[in-house]
Amino acid sequence: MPFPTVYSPRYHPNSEMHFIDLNTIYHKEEWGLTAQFETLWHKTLGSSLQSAIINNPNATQSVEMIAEIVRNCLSSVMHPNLEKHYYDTKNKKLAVSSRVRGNKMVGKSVNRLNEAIVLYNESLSDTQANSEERSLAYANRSIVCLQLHRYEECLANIRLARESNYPARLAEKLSQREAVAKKALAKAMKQDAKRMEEDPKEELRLSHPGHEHMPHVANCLQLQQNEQYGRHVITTRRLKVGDVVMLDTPFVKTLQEDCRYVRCDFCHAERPFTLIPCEGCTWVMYCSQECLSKAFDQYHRYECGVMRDAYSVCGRFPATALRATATAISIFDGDLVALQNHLDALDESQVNGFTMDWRTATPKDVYSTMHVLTTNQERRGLVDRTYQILVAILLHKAMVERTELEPTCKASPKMDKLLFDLILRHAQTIRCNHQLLSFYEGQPQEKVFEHKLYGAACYPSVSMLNHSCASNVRRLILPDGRCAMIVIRPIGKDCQLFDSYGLHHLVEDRVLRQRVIRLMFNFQCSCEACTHNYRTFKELSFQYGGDFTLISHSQQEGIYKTLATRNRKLALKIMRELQTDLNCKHSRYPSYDVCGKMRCYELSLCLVYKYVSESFLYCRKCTELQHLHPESLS
Ligand SMILES: C[S@@+](CC[C@H](N)C(=O)[O-])C[C@H]1O[C@@H](n2cnc3c(N)ncnc32)[C@H](O)[C@@H]1O
Repeated sequence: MPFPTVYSPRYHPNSEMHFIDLNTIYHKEEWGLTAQFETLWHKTLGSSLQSAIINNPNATQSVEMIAEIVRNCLSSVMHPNLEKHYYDTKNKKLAVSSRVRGNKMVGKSVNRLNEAIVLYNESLSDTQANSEERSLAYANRSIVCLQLHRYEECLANIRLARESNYPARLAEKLSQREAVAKKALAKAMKQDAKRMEEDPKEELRLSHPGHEHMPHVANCLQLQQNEQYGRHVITTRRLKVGDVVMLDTPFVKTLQEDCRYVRCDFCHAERPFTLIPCEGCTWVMYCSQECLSKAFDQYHRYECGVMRDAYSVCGRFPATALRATATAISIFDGDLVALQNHLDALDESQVNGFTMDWRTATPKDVYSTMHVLTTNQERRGLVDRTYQILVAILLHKAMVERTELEPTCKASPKMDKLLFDLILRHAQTIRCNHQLLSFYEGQPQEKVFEHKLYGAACYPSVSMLNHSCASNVRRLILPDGRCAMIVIRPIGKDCQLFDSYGLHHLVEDRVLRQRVIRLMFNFQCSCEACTHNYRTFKELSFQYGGDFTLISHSQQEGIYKTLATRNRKLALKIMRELQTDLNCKHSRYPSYDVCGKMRCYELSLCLVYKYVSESFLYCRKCTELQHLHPESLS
């Protein structure tokens, strides 16, 4: 029986633990910076650092000293990959080649229309504004939209093609297609209105009143601090399964590489049929001019031309760190001196997102809460710290050379250092405070449930929650990008809320969990599941005989089968029933019955509130649809 995984890190137990950077666990890099780092370490870096430490034991904590040694080793041994693909610029040849490959997917015998869309988007990202290549890619995308019965998007693409200087010699074809699409749209509108009535959307709200000064957090939550957990969140009242206690907005979010041609890089909405490219780089696409402008104003002007290499060379966390840095700089209108003054005046120990008044907070105040997230710097080993410094060196170099920050950084060593320090800081904070964004993918016929990753984000308030492998809250990323915290096991008064950092006793065994947690989040997990060595779900199901009276395999399968229909109304009903059941039976945790129901409950939550991908629908349609009027593609 397929159970949804929260997400399982790809982990290689045989690898040398202290040498695997998280990128090798979470992100397959195209050019393998971690592998290059390992080579560099064995060739020169490791021995150079060792001799520096012998001469000066404080060197392990000195960012400047490590950075200097890394820079020396880089120039003498390794040509950094980040320089290999210098400058991310539009390429007409690539634009034509992607479009031609797209055309090959549209033939009657091939019929891989979703792949054609992705290839046309790839082509668009390589085109210049008002070029023939751009107009042809839009026009070809309009043909596929028509074949998929997406008439509005077909018309949008026709408009975009015209706005991009569509060649006059082909104008007649476009007008004919427009007429067909308009007629079909009018007919389809009536049916759509009917369909919308059938699909009620549940709006998620806090289950308790929010704090007056912090409306996105239930007023029973408080931030506390102690030696064992650092900052952590407790509840001043008993919470029950189903309570929604936080609805947090991300400070920063990035889109996963393989979603670039399917989702808007700003709002993350799935809009493959109408994406438009950034005019400066080939890496990001947007669902509208509005998102494009907002992204540019809020961060992209300081990352355009850098993001591609940041992501594909360094991985998703460094790319998110780059964006966090760019966002901080944008908040200060590109004025690094003002940013430096703000940080100089900041008493970090006094910044508290739980006492700040979010109703009146300025973007600068919000940045302060991001700035003070834990870096775990002093807990990291030398190899890890050095790797983060290598990442910061590469990103800093690219940011200085490829963005408008160059004159300021070249003129002022102090501002240059500020930029480096910010990148390094965010590289560290993002790694231990990130949330992976996933949408829910379900294939009713195959009964496959999967949480597919589409990005990473960092949420200031959610980042105050600590981890347990038997967590009592679950985060749910909503379609608008907010993160909801929902109680999945009852929590007593004055007890701590524990999130799962993607590692749960029902999915991974203790050895694996503890190794990854130490590596990734720099602490030794001593949660109830680790202390009592709770079983994985697989182990529980082998011995469920004892609990047979509570719930049978077939009952659970029944819930699963019902949920597999992706019917929201039904999922809502099941969700409420499971909620009641879990609130009654929680003392039996971790029995097979309670754990099984908890997994079903989490799945029902996803179906009711979470992002459910449309892509499977149009993928299926591609194979089912008859071509209307196979047109010749340009
Ligand atoms: C997202 S932050 C949580 C808030 C953090 N305690 C703080 O003071 O900012 C993640 C970091 O908190 C610490 N942490 C999280 N869960 C923990 C636990 N169960 N025990 C000890 N430390 C934990 C680790 O340093 C981890 O990298």
